[in-house]
Amino acid sequence: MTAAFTMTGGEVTLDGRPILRGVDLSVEDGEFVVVLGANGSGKSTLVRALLGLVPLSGGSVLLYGRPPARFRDWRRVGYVPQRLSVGGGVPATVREVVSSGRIARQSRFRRTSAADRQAVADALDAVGLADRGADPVNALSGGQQQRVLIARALAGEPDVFVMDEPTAGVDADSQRLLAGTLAELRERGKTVILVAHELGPLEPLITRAIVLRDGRVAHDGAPPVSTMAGVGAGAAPGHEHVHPHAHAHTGPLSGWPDVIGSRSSVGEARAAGEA
Ligand SMILES: Nc1ncnc2c1ncn2[C@@H]1O[C@H](COP(=O)(O)OP(=O)(O)OP(=O)(O)O)[C@@H](O)[C@H]1O
Repeated sequence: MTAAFTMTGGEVTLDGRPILRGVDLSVEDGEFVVVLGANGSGKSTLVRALLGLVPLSGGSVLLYGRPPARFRDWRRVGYVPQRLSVGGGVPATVREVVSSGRIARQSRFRRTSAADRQAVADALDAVGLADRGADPVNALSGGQQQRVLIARALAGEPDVFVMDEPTAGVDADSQRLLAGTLAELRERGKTVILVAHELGPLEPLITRAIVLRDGRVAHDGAPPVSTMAGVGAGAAPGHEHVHPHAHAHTGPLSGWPDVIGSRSSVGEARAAGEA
């Protein structure tokens, strides 16, 4: 089986500063991965690099076995960026932005079909914006705009979702709605990589956590201990390991120092049947 993403020795340098350093990771189809870490640790840069949106200064990245520049099947990928950037003064409506998620599925010769319209309607429904389709996106709040971006990705019906802080600024009800939608996607075998600070209702869905620290992978494996109770040990991947350069985590998530700071905690907890 081809991995959805493989990064080998990934290095990103921006303005002469190393932002990602020696990142090795592979994400298989069907995984639900959260990328954690303090502000500025490189989370957005990592997911953008996985999509070829940020060039590597070293190492390589493969998207379904191909370098992003040679990848053609973009309909398989849905990306939710951190922020909505609508070009200067273009009065795009919510429905137009969400419909743009279908573009990779449309050929030059095929007009918008009933299936396109249905996918857009379902996506708007899934994020609780069914009644806002005709509104200009820039009339929406930040959290609502975030939900528009999520709907745009959903509308494309991709195989893999890459979401950069999809819950940032999104209220509790909408987070629960999103969690329900993502749970369905997980059931259907979709792959999800999401950047988050607060997991909230998404926590039980996570099968693997990657923690960045200063652009390096400090932890890759089991999600936080509290999560493991939620998903059961069977859902946790068996390949967790703590990198030698890992230190006590000082990021925003509670419950992590034990997992990050020592090799023993996750493994022992699992061995002792606590997970
Ligand atoms: N275009 C850019 N040019 C120069 N430096 C950049 C650029 N984009 C990001 N950086 C720097 O790279 C580092 C990592 O940024 P990144 O956005 O990947 O972090 P993050 O972990 O996603 O942070 P946050 O939690 O605040 O979203 C930061 O120090 C940032 O200043």
